[in-house]
Amino acid sequence: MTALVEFAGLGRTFGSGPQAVVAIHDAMGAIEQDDRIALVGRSGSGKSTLLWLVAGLDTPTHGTISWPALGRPKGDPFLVGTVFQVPSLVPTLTAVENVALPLLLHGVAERDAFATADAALERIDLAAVARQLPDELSGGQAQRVAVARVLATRPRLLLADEPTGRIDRHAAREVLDALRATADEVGAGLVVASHDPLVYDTLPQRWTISDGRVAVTGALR
Ligand SMILES: Nc1ncnc2c1ncn2[C@@H]1O[C@H](COP(=O)(O)OP(=O)(O)OP(=O)(O)O)[C@@H](O)[C@H]1O
Repeated sequence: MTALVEFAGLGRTFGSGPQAVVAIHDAMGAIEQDDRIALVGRSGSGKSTLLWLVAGLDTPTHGTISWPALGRPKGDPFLVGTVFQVPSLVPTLTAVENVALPLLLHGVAERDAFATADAALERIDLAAVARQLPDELSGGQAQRVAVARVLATRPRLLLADEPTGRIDRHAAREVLDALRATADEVGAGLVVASHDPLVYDTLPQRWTISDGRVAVTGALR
């Protein structure tokens, strides 16, 4: 299977001189389509930095990273889908408009974009709130709308950064189930960065990160 992402000797240092912070140190790894990885580490251990590098949104200061199956993913939501701790929905748009937005911005015809957005919301059990504004949604619902927005673009790789950080346990489980179902449905690799035990209890593989050093510690599939 062609890897989605491969990296070796990967490093990211912020700043220089005595103030330099080595956020990622000499990391090696690969992510494939059927990977379901919990990226586990304390606050400040380097999880977000690694995700940004893997997404192609940041440039390493050392080593190499490539996307053999993706070309150059930089910011392309059809290649790499992202879900963050805060769902970052446009407050003046309804749930379905938020989900349709990346499609519309990338030239999908309005009718098709809304049909796809409605189907994605339905798939994640959110059809009932499709016409509501973000303010009218619970935290868990808003986060699942962000997952539906990813589902609608059918990316090859799905990256989530602390997606359960601000919601209760029940909602967290629903969000994780939605992320996993989305990855399964579109055939995407999945990496969820978190220090929430629910995340690493739910996903079969584990990468541990400590002071910027990444180790594969969980079961391999
Ligand atoms: N833009 C930046 N400039 C300077 N230092 C940074 C920058 N981004 C991250 N860092 C530093 O790099 C290290 C790793 O940060 P990172 O955000 O990747 O950790 P994290 O594990 O995602 O933490 P959290 O769980 O709190 O989000 C930290 O020491 C952080 O202060």
